[in-house]
Amino acid sequence: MQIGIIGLGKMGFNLALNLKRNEYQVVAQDVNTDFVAKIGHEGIEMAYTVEELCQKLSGRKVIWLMVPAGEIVDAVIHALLPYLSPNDILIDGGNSNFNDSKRRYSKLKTLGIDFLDCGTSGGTSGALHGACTMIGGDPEVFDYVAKVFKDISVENGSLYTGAAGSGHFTKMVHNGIEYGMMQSIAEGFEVFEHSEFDIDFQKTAKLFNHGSVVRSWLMELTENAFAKDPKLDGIKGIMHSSGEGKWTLETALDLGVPTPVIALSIMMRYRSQMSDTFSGKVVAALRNEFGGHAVEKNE
Ligand SMILES: NC(=O)c1ccc[n+]([C@@H]2O[C@H](COP(=O)([O-])OP(=O)(O)OC[C@H]3O[C@@H](n4cnc5c(N)ncnc54)[C@H](O)[C@@H]3O)[C@@H](O)[C@H]2O)c1
Ligand SMILES: O=C(O)[C@H](O)[C@@H](O)[C@H](O)[C@H](O)COP(=O)(O)O
Repeated sequence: MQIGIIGLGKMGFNLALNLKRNEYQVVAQDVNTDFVAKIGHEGIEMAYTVEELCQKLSGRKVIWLMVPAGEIVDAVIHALLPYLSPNDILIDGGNSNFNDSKRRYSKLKTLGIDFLDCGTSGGTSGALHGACTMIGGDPEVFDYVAKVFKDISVENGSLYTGAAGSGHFTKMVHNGIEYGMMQSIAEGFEVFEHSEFDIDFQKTAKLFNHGSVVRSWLMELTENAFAKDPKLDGIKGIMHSSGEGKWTLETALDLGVPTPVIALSIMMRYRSQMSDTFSGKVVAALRNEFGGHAVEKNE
C-alpha cells in the first residue's frame, strides 16, 4: 500500500521510517528541502511539493499529515485540495485541537474527501519503533486504513475512538494527564532537592521503577535525564507547552468537571516562564501595608 506523508520533522521523519519498515511504499514531502533530501537517503521516495506527492500516489490516496497544529494544517489541506479526488483519505496525526478536526472533517466531507483525526503518542521513539494511536472518523474509512495504524503502533496500541474529533479529543485528555503526572514527579524531586538528605536522584528514579507503585515510562525518562545531568544544572526550569493541557482544562471547565491537578500543572508552566510576578509584588505590598511585614526591594 502507498502512503504519502507530509511533515518530516521530529515525528514525521521517524513515522516515515516506521511505515517503510512495515513495507509501505512511502512518498514524503516537507517544506524543508533538507529534510526531504535526508529522507531520500533512507530510500524513501521524495516529493518537493504537494503536487508532486499526489502525482506519485495512485488509486485512493492516503496522506498522513505530521505538521505543527493550527493554521499550518489548514494551509496544507488547502494546498492539497486541487490534487485530491473523492474518497481520498487525509489523516491528521499531529496534536490538533479536536474542534478544528471536527470542522475539517465536515468541510472535507462536503468535498467528498475522507478525514481521520489521529492522536499519536509515544514521542519520537514511539513514532520510530511503535506508537500509540487513537483514531476518530467514519468507521468505514477507519476500516480501510486500520492495518496502517495497527502496523505502526505497539501491540494493543491502536484504538478507533469513534466519531470525527474523538481521536484528537482522546489525545488532548492524554496530554492533560501527562501534564499532571510530570508535575507530580517534578514536585517529589523538588522536595528531595530541598531536604536534609543527600538523595541520589538518578538512583532513586531507578529504584522507583523497580516494583514501586509509581514505576512508569515517565519515571524511566526521569532516570535518563538525571543520568545525563545529575542535578539538571545544565538546563533552566522554564516549561513551555503546546496547548493540549490548556485545551483539556478549557474543556473540563466547559463541562463543569473539576480538574485541579491539570489546572495547577498548567499554571506552573506559565509561572515558570516568569522570573518575577506582579501578583507577588501586590501580595508583598499588601502584607507590608496591613502588617508592616518586610518586603524584598529591587536593587
Ligand atoms: N514531538 C513529539 O513528541 C510529538 C508527539 C506526538 C505528536 N506530536 C505532534 O505532531 C506534530 C508534528 O510534531 P513534530 O514534533 O514532528 O514537529 P516538528 O516541528 O519537528 O516538525 C514539523 C515539520 O513540519 C514541516 N512543515 C511545516 N509547515 C509545512 C508545510 N506547509 N508543508 C509541509 N511541511 C511543513 C516542518 O518543516 C517540520 O519539518 C505536531 O502537531 C506535534 O504537536 C509531537
Ligand atoms: O504523547 C506524546 O507523545 C506527547 O504528549 C507529545 O504529544 C508531545 O511531546 C507533546 O506535544 C508535548 O506537549 P507540551 O508541549 O504541551 O508539553
